[in-house]
Amino acid sequence: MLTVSQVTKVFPGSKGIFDVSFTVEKGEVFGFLGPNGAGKSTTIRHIMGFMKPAKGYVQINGYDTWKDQGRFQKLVGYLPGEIAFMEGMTGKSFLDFMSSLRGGVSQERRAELIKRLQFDERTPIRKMSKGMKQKVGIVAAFMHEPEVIILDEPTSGLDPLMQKVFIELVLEEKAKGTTFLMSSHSFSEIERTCDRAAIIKDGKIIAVKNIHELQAVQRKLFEVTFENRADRDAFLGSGLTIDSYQDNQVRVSVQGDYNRFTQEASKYRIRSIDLFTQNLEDIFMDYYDREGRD
Ligand SMILES: Nc1ncnc2c1ncn2[C@@H]1O[C@H](COP(=O)(O)OP(=O)(O)OP(=O)(O)O)[C@@H](O)[C@H]1O
Repeated sequence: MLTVSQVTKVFPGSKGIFDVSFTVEKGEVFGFLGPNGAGKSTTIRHIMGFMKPAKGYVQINGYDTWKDQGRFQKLVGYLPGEIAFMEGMTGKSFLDFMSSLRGGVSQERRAELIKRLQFDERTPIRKMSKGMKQKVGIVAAFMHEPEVIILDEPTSGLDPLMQKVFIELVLEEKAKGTTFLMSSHSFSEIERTCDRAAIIKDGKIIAVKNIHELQAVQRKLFEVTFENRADRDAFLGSGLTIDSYQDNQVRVSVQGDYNRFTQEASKYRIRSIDLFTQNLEDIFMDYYDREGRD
């Protein structure tokens, strides 16, 4: 459905994207992860045909997105990282404008999306908060029921309740066979929706992974507080990977094998357990290390 092949764009200062290649199958939700400045938006602009690649190409449903501009737009819904709204528009006039570009959309679908995302489309866009503008952009990307939806950091600015509504929308569309590509800084957002994810750093794809494989390498840090020092000492000798300890508290690093941790922990009297999840940056670094070793 979507093929990105060796796309390269070099900006001054040796920044840019280099030989970016991946494919997204029909009905797949594909995550595009990377830190600030990694090249996510640049790749997405090439996918949308807004930038001419110095090398390589992008195809959506067989159309070359640079050469066949205009011919694939109806197939695609797009949420840019930052939406440029025209002066003086309300949410309604923007969505009317976007509907006309799409050749008309179902008014019921549009109204349903606005209701679920909970905003007043009559509000002038210049008076809207970042989150409200983001909601208008999401409606514009979804309302014409496109086959492919491309979203550049879709949940930035959305509160947790609206993030949940957004994830539900994605999963519903996925069930209907819609193909998604979405960029994010947030591993947790990607893991709730995506089948596979590419990780980009310094303009290069460093890994394309099944999301379950990423979850398996994601380390969890369990902070266990024991009732007494003797239990703590016995637990320290259990052979688990101890990150640190202090007083009656031990931090254990667990990667994948939760059974072993729970079996060991169940032998002692525990006052409390807190959980810290390894952040995305650390997972990236793990990948670097692993790829280096392989
Ligand atoms: N038009 C441009 N001219 C020059 N440099 C650019 C241009 N667009 C992007 N860059 C540079 O290319 C690199 C990749 O930028 P890009 O916006 O694609 O990153 P990103 O992964 O989307 O980051 P963020 O998460 O911060 O949005 C950055 O170093 C950026 O400064």
